[in-house]
Amino acid sequence: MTLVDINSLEPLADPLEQAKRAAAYMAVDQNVPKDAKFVGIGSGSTVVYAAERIGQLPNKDQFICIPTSFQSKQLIFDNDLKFGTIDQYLNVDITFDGADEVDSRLNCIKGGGACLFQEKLVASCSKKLVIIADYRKKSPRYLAENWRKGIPIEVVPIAWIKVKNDLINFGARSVQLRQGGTQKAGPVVTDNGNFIMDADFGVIDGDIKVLNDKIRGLVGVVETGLFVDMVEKAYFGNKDGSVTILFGENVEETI
Ligand SMILES: O=C(CO)[C@H](O)[C@H](O)COP(=O)(O)O
Repeated sequence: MTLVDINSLEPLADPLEQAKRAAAYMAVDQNVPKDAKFVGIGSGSTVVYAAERIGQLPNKDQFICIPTSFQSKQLIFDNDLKFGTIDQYLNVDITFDGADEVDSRLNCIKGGGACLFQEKLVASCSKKLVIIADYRKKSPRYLAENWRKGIPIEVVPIAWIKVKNDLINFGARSVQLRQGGTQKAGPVVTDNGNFIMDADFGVIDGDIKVLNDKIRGLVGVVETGLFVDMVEKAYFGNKDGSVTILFGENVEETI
């Protein structure tokens, strides 16, 4: 079975979906190692296309896919991929994941879909983390320039008020306990049984590592959605069908 050329695919009706698919397909085509044994599958709407493309790879039965959420476990099953978990396989060759914003140094904010803990766990066990996203996620420079909902933080439920106070003492302008919306009365509960707090620190133009370490050090915090120095490259699908690949600080190429 050979892989269908990206350029010969039927365009999608929605240009945003088209941009996500272009980024995801190109990232998969260019990055899955020929001898891959373990591939991490991130979460979110862009990763749907990555799982789809991975499911089309001629060598897909050669590697095991590791999920980062309930959603991505289903994507692995839906695309007829081999399944394993991070507590079975600790050495992941490569992980593909989405992001809410990526800065010019490849740091990112994740957790818009509340899956940040398992995403960071799998990323931390991966030789390479490749981000796939549409053009809205590419920051002009600093994190939180585009993503204005705050830094997602996973918190043990009983500690949420204590963590909220701590974050405000650290300078957060606002801290929200993420709500389930019309489909769920009360807060979002993560795949790990925790809450998500969204803390707005404004544009992150200071030392992102220091901020991340401070938040992570709080009793009650499980993990943050700040991914610092973890990403190898990022693919952004553009409105015109092209894809911009960010390789390092302000080093990029558009194909
Ligand atoms: O971090 C995430 C989930 O926790 C997602 O990867 C992030 O929110 C991007 O999602 P999408 O591809 O739908 O824009």
